[in-house]
Amino acid sequence: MSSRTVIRGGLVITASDEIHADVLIEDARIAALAAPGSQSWSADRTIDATGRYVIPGGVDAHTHMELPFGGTHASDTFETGTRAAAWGGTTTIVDFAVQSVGHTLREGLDAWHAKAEGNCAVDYAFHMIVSDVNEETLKEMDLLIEEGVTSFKQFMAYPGVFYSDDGQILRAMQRAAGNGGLIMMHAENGIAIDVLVEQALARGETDPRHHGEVRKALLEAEATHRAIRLAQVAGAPLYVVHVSAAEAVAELARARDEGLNVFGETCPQYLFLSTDNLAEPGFEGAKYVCSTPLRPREHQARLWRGLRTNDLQVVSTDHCPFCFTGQKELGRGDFSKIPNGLPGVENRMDLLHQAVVDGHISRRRWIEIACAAPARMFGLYPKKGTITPGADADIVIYDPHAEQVMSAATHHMNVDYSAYEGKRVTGRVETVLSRGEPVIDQREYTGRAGHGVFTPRSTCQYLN
Ligand SMILES: NC(=O)NCCC(=O)O
Ligand SMILES: [Zn+2]
Ligand SMILES: [Zn+2]
Repeated sequence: MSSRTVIRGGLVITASDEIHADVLIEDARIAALAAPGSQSWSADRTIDATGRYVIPGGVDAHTHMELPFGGTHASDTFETGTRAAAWGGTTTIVDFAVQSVGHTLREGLDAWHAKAEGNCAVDYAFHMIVSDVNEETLKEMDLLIEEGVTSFKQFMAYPGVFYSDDGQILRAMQRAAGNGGLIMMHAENGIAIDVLVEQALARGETDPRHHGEVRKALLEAEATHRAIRLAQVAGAPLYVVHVSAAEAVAELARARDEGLNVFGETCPQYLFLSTDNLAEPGFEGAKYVCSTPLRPREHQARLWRGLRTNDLQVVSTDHCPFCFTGQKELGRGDFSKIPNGLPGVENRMDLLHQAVVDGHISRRRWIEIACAAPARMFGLYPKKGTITPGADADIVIYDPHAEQVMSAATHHMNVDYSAYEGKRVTGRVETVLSRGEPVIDQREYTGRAGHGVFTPRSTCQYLN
């Protein structure tokens, strides 16, 4: 039986427009937009969005649910993490399936399908982490693209875990140049960083703040430059993940000025947090250990400028939560043993709305960097990331005037601290539809594990 929902009276904001409009949803899709009150559509359900924004559901293109990492597992499962995503107005996540060294891409992807299937509250897709580049792996990349897994992350960091050397990176990039895949790069010089880690520990520098000191901005910039030039040699597009250093943004800006298909993502933690957090007293700084690391506050202005000028295209979370108790604590007395990663999948849309309130970005740019650009970048547009007839009815009714205080006491992520504890923000998610079904209804969770489905992606839609 078909169902019809009408959203009346809201301000519909997409990456390109802001219009007062009523929205008609038929089953899982958006059917029409019309001037307010101009249509007497019959409906099973009417949502009054007067005084509210009507925005596309967020697309978080960088999450790590249940990731085995640093001797433990990220604490959000696909069930808890996608439920938290829904609470925060995100209706699609793209998570990273992992190829372990000595195993195939297929084995890694199958394992991630098994973790996610039947458990997600909102839709999900996968990137593939390629840890072991060889002839078989390169062939498998082609097959994964046919299955809708069209992007591949490589690491210039973490020697002995996910690390690829320049030759392996070049080979994967060459394959991507031929098959339409997008290489995503963790750009930090991990070999040099490991030397600095060893030297710091030998000097007795074991506190969390030293994590930020050894993972130098120059080593992010150097790796970013190297990745860009390797991609240029291969003739492949490149997406650099979790950019935090001003010097790395400068490398991306230069490459884009040269006309290269080079893209950059940053994350809320680099825009709102800094090395001040890493230096919090006692072992508190461990809560903020992630890689690339938080930088001194001065870097933030360059990141905001990059987001305004499109030298950075996407803000994703790199959501990779580890509880303070029992997980971050693994690194007491040795910062290099603190599991790397921060929680944030629930906070991204609100923090970026706060950036609108603070004057860093416009409302349309908010929707561009959080919804439309990630959807385009990863082949999900216009199914996801916008409000237009034919698109999935992934829609958030957002109250731009509500005040909230972020806290572990009220968040829904399965982690015992908030990286933004006590932060006051203006704006809050009120109702969330995922393919037409309410998953959050007037601040009540109405979703269910298994509603979210695997969403195959086409190749990058963002190329020059
Ligand atoms: N970013 C981080 O610290 N943890 C997740 C793994 C990665 O993205 O490198
Ligand atoms: Zn990374
Ligand atoms: Zn990550």
